[in-house]
Amino acid sequence: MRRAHTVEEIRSAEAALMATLPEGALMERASTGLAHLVADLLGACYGRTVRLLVGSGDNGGDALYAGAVLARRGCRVEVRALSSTPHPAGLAALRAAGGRLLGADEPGRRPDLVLDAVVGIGGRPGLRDDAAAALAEVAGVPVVAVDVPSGVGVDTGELPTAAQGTHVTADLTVTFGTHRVCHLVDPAAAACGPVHVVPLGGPGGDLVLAPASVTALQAGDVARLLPRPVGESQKYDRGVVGVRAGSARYPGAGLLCVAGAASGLAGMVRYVGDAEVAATVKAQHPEVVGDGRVQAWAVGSGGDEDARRHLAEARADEVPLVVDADALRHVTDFGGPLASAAVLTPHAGELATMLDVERSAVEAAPLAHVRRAAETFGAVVLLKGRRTLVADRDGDVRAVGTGPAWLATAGAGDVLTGLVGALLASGLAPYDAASVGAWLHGSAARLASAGGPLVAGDVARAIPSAVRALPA
Ligand SMILES: NC(=O)C1=CN([C@@H]2O[C@H](COP(=O)(O)OP(=O)(O)OC[C@H]3O[C@@H](n4cnc5c(N)ncnc54)[C@H](OP(=O)(O)O)[C@@H]3O)[C@@H](O)[C@H]2O)[C@@H](O)CC1
Ligand SMILES: [K+]
Repeated sequence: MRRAHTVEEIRSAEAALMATLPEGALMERASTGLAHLVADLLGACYGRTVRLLVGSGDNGGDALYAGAVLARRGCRVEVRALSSTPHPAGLAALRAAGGRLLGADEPGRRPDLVLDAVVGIGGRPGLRDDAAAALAEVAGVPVVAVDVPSGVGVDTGELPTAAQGTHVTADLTVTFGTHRVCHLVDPAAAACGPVHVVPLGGPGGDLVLAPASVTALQAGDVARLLPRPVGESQKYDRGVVGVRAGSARYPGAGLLCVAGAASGLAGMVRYVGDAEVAATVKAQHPEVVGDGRVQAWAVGSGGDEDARRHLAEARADEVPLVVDADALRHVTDFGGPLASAAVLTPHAGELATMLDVERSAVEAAPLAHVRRAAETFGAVVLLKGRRTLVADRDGDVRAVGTGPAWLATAGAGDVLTGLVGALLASGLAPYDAASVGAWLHGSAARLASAGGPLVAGDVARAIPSAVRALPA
């Protein structure tokens, strides 16, 4: 599991570890790890120029000490200081190693790499004008963000507003000890590039962190959570998933929801809905049967005007539900909770309607909105996006970024709904079913895409391969 902690949690864990170590030991570990990664990126240090953008805090200190290591290895290291008092000990170390501070009007040499150390976890959103200008000077040069891209909301995963200013967009982010929320949550995560964590633990102790409320499943977690049949399993033990989706107007959505449900992760699939859709389901999926007892329902994809009735009928069975598309408009129609266990799967526009806010507000602050929705509707909410977020009712959130950009294709969400329904039927709790489903859906899409375009049916067909590719 990848874990992301808040600034407060990180500061408290760092303070506890720092109390057991000699002064400066943590910054030394952080900056040495940073310097080694930068040296690897540069390939060779001799003849290379690195520009440090350095603010007033310890984030700047990390870059100055790392700059000293790089200068000793032969790099030309130049500093654009954005404070009159950059970390004094770090600056002294850099100078002693041969690095130098640029004068205010001195352009410096065009660098091969920029280290963004304007602000780290002590930063407020947005860059001040001097920092924005220092960044503009080196436009086009690869940027390594120290800890976080300066200017992003570290705990919110949000970008600064226009009034707050701009932010750094990094090619790589090097952080320390644990992930920050902005590393896992869009839109800020998109500004981080790949994130590398330098361990802070070592002789003298480890960083002891609180349980994280924002996490990201890894392949090993999915393998551990996924229910697998054992020798004596019967099809009914493995769970029966029912699909109430599709309509005369949107037959394809019903078919794709069935395709996701019929990927083999539950023991049986039932379809209930429009007669013509049912006939096509029968032709395409001869293993799918009609109405009867189920352990979970997948409802709403392409349901059109039938969605409310489908949701009412599914709800009456008092089994876990996954609710999508047209049925999302009706989740509060019945008074009281929707089901003992429910997963709602909106995209940003649908979530905006459910919460009565603008779509742009959801896109700017997906973490805040998905948490609010989970609390408001008393359900697990899966907000689809480039990086899908799954929120539990208690505020825990799992981010899922396994899908390729090609996954933004019609019908992919219908497949996901069926897949989550199958996982609910197989016995997973809603938070696990939604996040494991989103992870497998993204992984299946990556396999199906192999770098090229794909359609939703390809994703459903690749789900078994995604399961086979999990570690044993
Ligand atoms: N502690 C440890 O053990 C370890 C810490 N480590 C490192 O320390 C970093 C945290 O350092 P930090 O606490 O000094 O805060 P940091 O982010 O450098 O700057 C805060 C200062 O910047 C300013 N400022 C704020 N917003 C601004 C803005 N938008 N634009 C411009 N300026 C702005 C503000 O000052 P002000 O302008 O208000 O006077 C504020 O005081 C952390 O990210 C990691 O890299 C690692 O070495 C591992 C061990
Ligand atoms: K930074």
